[in-house]
Amino acid sequence: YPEMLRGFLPSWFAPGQQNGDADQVSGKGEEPSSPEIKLDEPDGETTPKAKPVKPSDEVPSFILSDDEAKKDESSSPPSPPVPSFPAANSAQRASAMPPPPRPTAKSTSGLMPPPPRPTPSLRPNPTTSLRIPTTGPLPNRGPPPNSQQRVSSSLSPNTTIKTPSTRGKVLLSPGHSPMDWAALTKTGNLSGVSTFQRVTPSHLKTMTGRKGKPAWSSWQGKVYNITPYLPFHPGGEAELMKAAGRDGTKLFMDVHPWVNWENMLEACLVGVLVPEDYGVGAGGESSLEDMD
Ligand code: HEM
Repeated sequence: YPEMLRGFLPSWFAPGQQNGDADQVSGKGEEPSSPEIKLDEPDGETTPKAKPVKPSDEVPSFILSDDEAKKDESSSPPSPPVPSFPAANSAQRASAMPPPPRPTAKSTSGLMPPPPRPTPSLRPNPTTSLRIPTTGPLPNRGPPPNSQQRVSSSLSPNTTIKTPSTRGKVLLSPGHSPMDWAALTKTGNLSGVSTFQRVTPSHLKTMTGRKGKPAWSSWQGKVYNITPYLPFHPGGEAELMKAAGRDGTKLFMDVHPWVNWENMLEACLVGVLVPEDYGVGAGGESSLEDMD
């Protein structure tokens, strides 16, 4: 302090003790108001950095806390009295010992409690993923006995039960699977006629599957007897009956153009579709053999 200020300071005030700690810790004397530097070297160097003797003696102060001790070591120049790393009272050195109770108490009191353990009810139920549920309706069982569907249902046991399939498939009665149909078609002629027929549109219209007549349907100029296939049709008899007595090409193609009609109903081929006036002079509708 300048001389003029010294008079204002109390008599017990020693200039070297006021900022002594700060200067000693930094060791660089960056504080411009350090009284020690100015008093000790009034005419000397302008840079007080060349006074490391006293600070270096007092740097290894072991009364500092852990963090302060580390900071102190890193900032001070290497000197023999610097304690070895880690400090004797540092947490790293103490890590070899059993953990002190203080951090444990802190962690339990300051942090959120751990999430509750998952209860058995929260576990994914294997029956809901891939397995067929052991309860509830199975595809072949229909609705449960006390279900509203069963109560309100007026279907008789012999009626085809429609499933809520988005594709409109129905449950086929036993013995009417696609495999059963394939086996049946190999047994022989399912057309219901002994010879190939020339079928006029008016004749086709009468073959509706009602009033004791078989159901015929035409596909790309050929006429098929679809009656034997009705219980085998995955889309249901009612759907297939829409094509009875008429050309079923459009209906068929709208639903499943990938299905091979010709292959599946080959054994049901009745004949070919002919114009209405075909063979009028020869006596109208007749079998192909009659035309020869
Ligand atoms: C007469 C020749 C027909 C044959 C051979 C036939 C055959 C089939 C076959 C094999 C399936 C199962 C398809 C699959 O699993 O992918 C099926 C399903 C179905 N068929 Fe037909 N069908 C015929 C005519 C029709 C007609 C005329 C209709 C409609 C008027 C129709 C409506 C359906 C429906 C709604 C399904 C269930 C949905 C679907 O499988 O895409 N079928 N049919």
